[in-house]
Amino acid sequence: MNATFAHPIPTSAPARAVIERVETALIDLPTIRPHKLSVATMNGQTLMLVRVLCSDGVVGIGEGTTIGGLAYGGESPESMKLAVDTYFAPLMVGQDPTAVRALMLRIGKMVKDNRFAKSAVETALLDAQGKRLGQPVSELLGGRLRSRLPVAWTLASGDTAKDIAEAEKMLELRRHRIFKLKIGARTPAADVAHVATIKRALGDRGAVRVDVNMAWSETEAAYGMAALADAGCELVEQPVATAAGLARLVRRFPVALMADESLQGPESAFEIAKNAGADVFAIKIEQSGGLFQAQRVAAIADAAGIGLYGGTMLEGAVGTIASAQLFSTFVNLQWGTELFGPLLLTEEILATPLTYADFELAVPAGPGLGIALDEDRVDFFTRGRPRKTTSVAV
Ligand SMILES: O=C(O)C[C@H]1C=CC(=O)O1
Ligand SMILES: [Mn+2]
Repeated sequence: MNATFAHPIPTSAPARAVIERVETALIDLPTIRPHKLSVATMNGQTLMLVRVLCSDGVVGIGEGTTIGGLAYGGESPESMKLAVDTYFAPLMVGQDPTAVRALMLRIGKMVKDNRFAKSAVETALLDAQGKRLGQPVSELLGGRLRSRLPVAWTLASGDTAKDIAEAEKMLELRRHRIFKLKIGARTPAADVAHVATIKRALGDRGAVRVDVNMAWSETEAAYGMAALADAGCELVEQPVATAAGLARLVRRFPVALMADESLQGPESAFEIAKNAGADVFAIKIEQSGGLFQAQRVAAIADAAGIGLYGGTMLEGAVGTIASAQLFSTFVNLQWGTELFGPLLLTEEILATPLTYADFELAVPAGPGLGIALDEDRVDFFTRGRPRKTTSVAV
């Protein structure tokens, strides 16, 4: 009897995809108003975009972004671009883009720090792999548990009346009802008065939280947290610089304490959790060193009974949606997210804008990140690119 095969055995295996090229660009975009933090005032944002071009025709995109140049941390958009061009790209070209974890491990062996640049590159690899498999990035990370995420808005105009008007507008638009106030640039007493005035104006219609961005001494924080609790503020983010300081402040006042800058990946998360040093973690893909590392930070928080908040580095649409894809898979997201970065920018760089409605962001459902860049607009805002102008005949 002749053996028959239902599936013919291919004579040659399909060619293995390899990474052909890694491209980077800096995109400079204005903000809708000055965004005042204790560490910097932002009038614009620079997105470092990474494109990973693969031999199977798939292109993945990722983003590295920070706040105020070098004011927030050790990486700037320019340093991320240099790191990717000079050090990451040679480690990636010729490698298998489908083995995302293995490739990130390879990069990790040769690049010690550079968590933000790693996040950008990992995002691009996951976007590419999702596109290749026809799956959203959330599915590569275990599968989404929610398709919409609550989104807070940051009030940071530096002016109490303007902040109240802005909050009222957001409530009316049904875009945000959780407000994070940036404080720490003025005296603690002036800041507390600012927060109390805003909370009084909003009442139960809006939740009020603050981010001090490490500006207070422990003595100031002790005064500030007590007074903020009295004013109806529900959460204080990173009032002091050190994790030890946070641990000495936590649970002394009837207001939740959130770690942000102190969280720099799983090891720091473990240290804080071990000391019961925060009530909430602001999880950020860039601060964590990528989506996989942020997943591990979230697991540590869950195991330690620490609440989760989906944080932002004020990324544009690419970094925001990479974060959203990850946060959609979290079992716990008790404090919602602040994924409003694209709304702080005057310019749309996506072919189809994101959907913010009913106080939530819709997590795109298409393959990869589920978004497409408007390449002409990205090109227009790319640093160093000659601007194409259209002249109109009159
Ligand atoms: O949390 C930070 O420190 C960074 C950031 C997030 C929202 C915002 O306005 O600034
Ligand atoms: Mn913060």
